[in-house]
Amino acid sequence: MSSTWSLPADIEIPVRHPMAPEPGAQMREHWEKCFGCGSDQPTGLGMTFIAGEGLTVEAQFDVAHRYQGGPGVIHGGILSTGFDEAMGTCCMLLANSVVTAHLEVDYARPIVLGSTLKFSCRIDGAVRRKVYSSAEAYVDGSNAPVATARALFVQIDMDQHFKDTKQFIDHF
Ligand SMILES: CCCCCCCCCCCCCCCC(=O)SCCNC(=O)CCNC(=O)[C@H](O)C(C)(C)COP(=O)(O)OP(=O)(O)OC[C@H]1O[C@@H](n2cnc3c(N)ncnc32)[C@H](O)[C@@H]1OP(=O)(O)O
Repeated sequence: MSSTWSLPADIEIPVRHPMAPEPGAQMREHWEKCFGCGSDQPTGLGMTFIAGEGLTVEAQFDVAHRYQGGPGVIHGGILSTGFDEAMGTCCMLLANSVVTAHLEVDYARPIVLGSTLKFSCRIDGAVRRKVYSSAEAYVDGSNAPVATARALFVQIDMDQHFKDTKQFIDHF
C-alpha cells in the first residue's frame, strides 16, 4: 500500500478528554439518524465502537448483502464510510465535534459479504482545529489488514455548521 500522506511538522498529541468513555466501554452514536452509527437508521451500517487505551477506538460492522459492490464483495464506498465513521468517532475521545475534511483509503484485499469488518483507529495528533487520524480494517481470520486509511477531521461549531439544516432534527 502506498500513500503521499504526511503529518505536519507542528503536530501535537492532544489530551484524551477526562469525560471520554473508559477503555473497554462502548462509545455512543453521535446522531441516531447517521448512516454509519445511527440506531434509528434501518438501512445504515449499525456500527459499534469500543474505546481503547489512549487515543484509540475499535469499531466494527457486519458486511450485509445490501452493501455489495462486485459479486459477493463489499462496495468500496461502504468500506470508506466505515473508516470515516470509525475515525470520526475516535475523534470524539477529545469531546469535540468534527467533520471529515479529507479521507484516503488503500484497498488491499476484497472483503466478502457476511464478514465482520473490524477497524483499529487512532488519533495521530492535532494542530489548531485539525485532528489527524489513521486506521486499519481487518476481517476475522486475517492478521493482515484488508484496508488502511488516513483522515483529517476539522473541529466545528455545531450550531454554525448545521444552521441551514436544523429542520432535519425534527423532520427526517
Ligand atoms: C456527519 C457530521 C457529524 C457532526 C457531528 C460531530 C460528531 C462527532 C463526529 C462523529 C463521527 C462522524 C463521522 C462522519 C463524519 C462525516 O462524514 S462529516 C460529513 C462530510 N464532511 C463535510 O461535510 C465537511 C464539509 N467541509 C466543511 O464543512 C469545511 O470545509 C470544513 C471542513 C469545516 C473546514 O472549513 P472551515 O471551518 O471554514 O475551516 P478552514 O479554515 O477552511 O480549515 C481549517 C483548517 O483545516 C484545513 N483544511 C480544511 N480542509 C482541508 C482539506 N480538505 N485538506 C487539508 N486541509 C484542510 C485548512 O487548511 C485549515 O488549516 P490551518 O489553517 O489551521 O492550518
